Amino acid sequence: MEPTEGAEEERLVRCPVCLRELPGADINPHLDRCLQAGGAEAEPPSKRPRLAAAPPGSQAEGQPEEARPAAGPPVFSLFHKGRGGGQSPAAAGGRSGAGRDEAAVQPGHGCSAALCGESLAQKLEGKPLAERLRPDTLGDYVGQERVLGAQTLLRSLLESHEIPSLILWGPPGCGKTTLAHIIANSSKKNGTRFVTLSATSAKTNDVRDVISQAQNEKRLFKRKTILFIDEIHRFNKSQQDTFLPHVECGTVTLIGATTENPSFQVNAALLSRCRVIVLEKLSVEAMEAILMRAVRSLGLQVLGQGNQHGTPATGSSSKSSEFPVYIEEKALNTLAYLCDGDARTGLNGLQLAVQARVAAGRTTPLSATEGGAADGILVTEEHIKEGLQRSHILYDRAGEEHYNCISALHKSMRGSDENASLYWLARMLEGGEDPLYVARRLVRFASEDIGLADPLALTQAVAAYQGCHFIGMPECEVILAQCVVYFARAPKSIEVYRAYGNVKECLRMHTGPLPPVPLHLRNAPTRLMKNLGYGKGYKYNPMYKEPVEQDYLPEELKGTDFFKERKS
Ligand SMILES: Nc1ncnc2c1ncn2[C@@H]1O[C@H](COP(=O)(O)OP(=O)(O)OP(=O)(O)O)[C@@H](O)[C@H]1O
Repeated sequence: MEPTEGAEEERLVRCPVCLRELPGADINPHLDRCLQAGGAEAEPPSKRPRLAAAPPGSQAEGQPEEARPAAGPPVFSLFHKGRGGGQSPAAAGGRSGAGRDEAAVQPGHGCSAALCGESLAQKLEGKPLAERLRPDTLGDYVGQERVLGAQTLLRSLLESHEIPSLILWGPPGCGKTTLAHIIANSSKKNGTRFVTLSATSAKTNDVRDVISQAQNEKRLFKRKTILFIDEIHRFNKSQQDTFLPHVECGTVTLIGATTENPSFQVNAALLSRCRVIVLEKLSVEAMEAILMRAVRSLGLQVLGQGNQHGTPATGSSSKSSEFPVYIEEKALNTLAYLCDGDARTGLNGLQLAVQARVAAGRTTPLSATEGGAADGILVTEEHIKEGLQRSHILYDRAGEEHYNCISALHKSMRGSDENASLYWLARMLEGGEDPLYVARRLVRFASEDIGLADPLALTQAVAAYQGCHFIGMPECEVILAQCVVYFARAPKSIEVYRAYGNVKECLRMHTGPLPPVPLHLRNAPTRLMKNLGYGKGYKYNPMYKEPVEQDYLPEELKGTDFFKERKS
């Protein structure tokens, strides 16, 4: 018997995209919505927004109800714009590819802040500036010419929407997530889905869900899926293995971002199926261009060296701002230099400095504020430096400050000063230091300074390293803090470290051929070796009840005590 129309509508049907079961009557509209949502509608994860409080939802990991599988994995998509329903740059009359220095700025999500006529205070609140200014198109993507310049293979692949599986490797804030965001925007044009997983929070099941959706999309709608995995090095081997065959057979195109050397952190098999793109830290010039774009979007006016206060060098003032806000050109140059190629640090530093000056201008009569004048607010180089220091980001990860701080941490632990140890640790981590670098130094400290006074210290350090590797910043900071305090409080012994140094010294000072291994200590696996006297006279200690008299050092070093020797 034919089912009645009503019965057909009541029957539960499984959505091939999100795998939810719905009444037959609802499936078609649901499927449309599900496909439009591309599995989700959130934005790329905002990274370490240490300066401005991230607004609710900026760390968007949810999915719209429609597209969420029952388990609710932390999956989100770059396929759709932010929740504000902002226009794409193209729709808003966006820039040409060459227009990196144009005055009209389109923040990454929605219309240009300047064009929207927001006040400066509004522009500074909420989402961190770095997130608002995340470029949507290659035209706004600054620097990285070596891999993305005209004529490069990657550029032509991206322009022809031929996206290969990629691993984007580069230091923090150099534009890995941004490049993925741009690829997401461009792949939207040819109907490709773009799904993001964060390796810090996604589980193996989440990967499986994404793969199963991708298989359905491919089978039913011939639709491709690009899977972006941020911080891919945090996925363990079995998680990486989960998507390996699917990358291989083309169910998903993988884009992984990592700050760690992929040769060590990404499965060799997976790596061999991906193109590794090495992004460099942004040059000072590139940083200046990014900062200038931010200055324009905020409607600040730049004061050149020779300018009088009140004569803008570039930029257009924010129409609805209460006071014109000026920034010294020198301040921008200094910021571009100090942020060490990390655009997020630079943009957040600018945001904080301007925010602080505007707040001071609101509460204090302008003529009385330092750097303020009757006709506006001035942001100077000093304010920028203050801003960087206040947010603990004045820290040159590659330069002297990096070595100074790690040395201060090492010495504080050695001196058993737990407060100083914690302080130097926090200075580094808040400055953006790689937690694994600190963890590696702790492993070294465990043996060099604590040694056999507390052999558990080494276990603690290795566990801390692994813990940091598993969960990353910011959650891993407390792991390092625990380890650092343990080490500061631990008894210290350099006995082994010193003795080993003495042995190395002895080897270095030796002249002539090194003494042979005594025959009785040699292994004798063959008859010939036995005949040559190998192993002859060796006393196997477990066979003796009493202490065994036997020499283990070469003849000429007989009686040497490296533990008593002192290095000169
Ligand atoms: N090449 C670039 N051109 C323009 N803006 C950039 C560029 N790189 C980074 N930015 C800006 O810096 C912000 C942070 O960059 P992004 O999130 O891409 O860094 P990342 O390399 O993924 O860093 P991390 O490893 O810390 O996640 C972006 O939101 C964007 O505003």
